[in-house]
Amino acid sequence: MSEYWQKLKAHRAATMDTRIKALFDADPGRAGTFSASLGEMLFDYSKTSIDAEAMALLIALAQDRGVAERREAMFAGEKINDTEGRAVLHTALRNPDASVIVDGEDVMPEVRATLERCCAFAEQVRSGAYQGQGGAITDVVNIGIGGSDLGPAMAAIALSPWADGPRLHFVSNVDGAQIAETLAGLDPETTLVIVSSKTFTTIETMTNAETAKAWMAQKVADPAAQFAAVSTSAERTAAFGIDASRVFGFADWVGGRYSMWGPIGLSLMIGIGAEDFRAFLKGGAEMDAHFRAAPLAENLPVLLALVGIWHHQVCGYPSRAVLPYDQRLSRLPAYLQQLEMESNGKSVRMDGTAPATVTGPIVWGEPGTNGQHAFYQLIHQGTGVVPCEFMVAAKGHEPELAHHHRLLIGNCLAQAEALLLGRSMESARALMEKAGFEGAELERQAAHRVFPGNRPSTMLAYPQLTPEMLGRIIALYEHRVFVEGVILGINSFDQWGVELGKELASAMGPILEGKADGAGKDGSTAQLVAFMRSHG
Ligand SMILES: O=P(O)(O)OC[C@H]1O[C@H](O)[C@H](O)[C@@H](O)[C@@H]1O
Repeated sequence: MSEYWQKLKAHRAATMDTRIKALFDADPGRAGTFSASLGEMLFDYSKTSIDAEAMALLIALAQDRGVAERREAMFAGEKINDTEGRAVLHTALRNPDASVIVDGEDVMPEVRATLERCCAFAEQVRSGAYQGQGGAITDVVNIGIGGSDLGPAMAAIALSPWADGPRLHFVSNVDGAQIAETLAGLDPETTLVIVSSKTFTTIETMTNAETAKAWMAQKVADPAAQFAAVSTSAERTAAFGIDASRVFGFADWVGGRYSMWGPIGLSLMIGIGAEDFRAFLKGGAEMDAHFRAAPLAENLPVLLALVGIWHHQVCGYPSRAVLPYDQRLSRLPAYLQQLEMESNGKSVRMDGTAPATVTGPIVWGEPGTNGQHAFYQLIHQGTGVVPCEFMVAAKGHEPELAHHHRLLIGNCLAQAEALLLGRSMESARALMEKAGFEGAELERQAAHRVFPGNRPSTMLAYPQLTPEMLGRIIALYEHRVFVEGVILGINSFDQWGVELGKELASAMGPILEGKADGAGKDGSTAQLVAFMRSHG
C-alpha cells in the first residue's frame, strides 16, 4: 500500500470525530473551495468530510498513481485495455475532428464516415425517405442488452423533450414477456427493428432478434428489409440477413458500456434527430477537453473520483447512491450500475495481483423525490452511511409547472441539508415536550426522532437537462470510473466476471429440456432443475 493510502487512512482516523458542519462553521468559504465547475455545471462536494489536507493527499495519490499519464495514454489510443489487447477510444466517437492513430492507422475517417451514415439513415427514417412496407416508420424497436441497451434507453427518456421522430422501444431481457408486450402494440408494416450487439452473439439479443423477425414475417413480405444492425461483426449481421446498407459498424476499441456515443446510439438519433444527437456528442467532448486540460484539483471527473475513493476506500462506506432529482434521469442509476460496477467490480489488478484495497463500490439509486418515500429512512437513520450523489437542474421543461420544479429542487436541497445537519437528541426532546410527552416516555419517543446527521453528499447542479448537458454528465461519470480504476490499479475496460454465468447458462438449456442429464450438479442446482422440469 502506497504511502498516500496510509496517510489518508491516518488522516481519516485523526479527523473522524470532526463533524462536516463544523468544517463549514470554521471556514465560511468552504462551499466555494470544495466545488468546481465546467461552464454552467457545478459540482459541490463541500458536504463531505474532505478537508484541505484530505484533498491534498487525494490529489497526491492521483498523481502518484499516474492518472494524468494514463489519461493521455487513453486519449492517444494506446492499448490500455491490456487483458483484451485493445485501445479505449470511446472519446474519439464524440470528437470527430480529432486524429487518433491505432496500430499505425488514423481511425477517424472511419469514425466520421460511420457517424455520417448513421445520421443520414436516422434522417431518412424520420423524414419518411426510408419506409416500412406499410408506409413511414412509426416505431423503432432497439433489441440489445447491457451496453447495447442501457445508454440509448436511458437517453431516450432523458431527452424526451427533443423526441420528434418515431416512437422508441427497447427490448433487452430474454424473458419473452418483454418482447411479447412490446410487439403486441406495434404494426410490423411500419416498425423498424435495430439489432444492437457489439459481438452479435449475445444469446438474449439473438433470441429476441429471431422472435422479432418471425413476428415481422407474419405481415411483411421482406422482414429483413425492416431490420438494421449495429455491430462490430459484419459477417454475423450479413448471416442474419441484414443488408450492408443498414449495418453500422464500430471498432473493438469501443467498450459496450461506453458505446452509446457511436452507432449504438442509432435509435436515439432516430428519436431526437441527428442535430440533437450531435449536441449530445458535443457535451461529451466538452467534458473530455476539460478532463484533459483542467488541473487535477479543479477537474470534475478527477474530483468526483477522489470523493468516491475517499468514501469507499478511505472511510469504508460500502455503497453510494445516485439520486437524480430529475424524473427523466430515471434510468441513469441503472446505466451507472453497468458503467461503474462492470468497470471497477474487480478483484485483480492489471499486474495480476490482488488489490491492496477494496475496489468498486455498490452503486444504486432512484430519482427523487420518489426515493424519499421509500429508502431514505435508511439513508437518514440506518446504522450504515450511504454517501449520496444528488443531481438537479435549475429549470425543468414544463414552464407552466414551474411550481412543481421549485418543490423538486426544494426537496433535493433539503435532503442534502438534513443529511448534513441531522437532529440532536436535545431538539428531539423539545419536539416531544411540545407534543405533550414527559418522563421516560418522552425519552423513548425522542430517541426515535434523532437523526445522526453528518452524512456526506455531493451535488451536481446544471441549468437544464439538454442533449449537451446529458453528454457532459455521462462523460463525467465515464472519466470518474476511469480515474478510480487507475488509482486502484485495475483494468476498467474488461468484464471477465460476466463470462462464467454465460457458459453455465448455455449448458443449462439441454439439461432443462431433458436432453442432457444434470449429473455432477450441486444438490441445490439439481433440485431446482427437477422442480422446473416437473412444473414447467
Ligand atoms: O453488445 P453485446 O455484444 O451484445 O453485449 C452486450 C453486453 O453483454 C455482455 O455480457 C457484457 O457484460 C456487456 O458489457 C455488454 O454490453
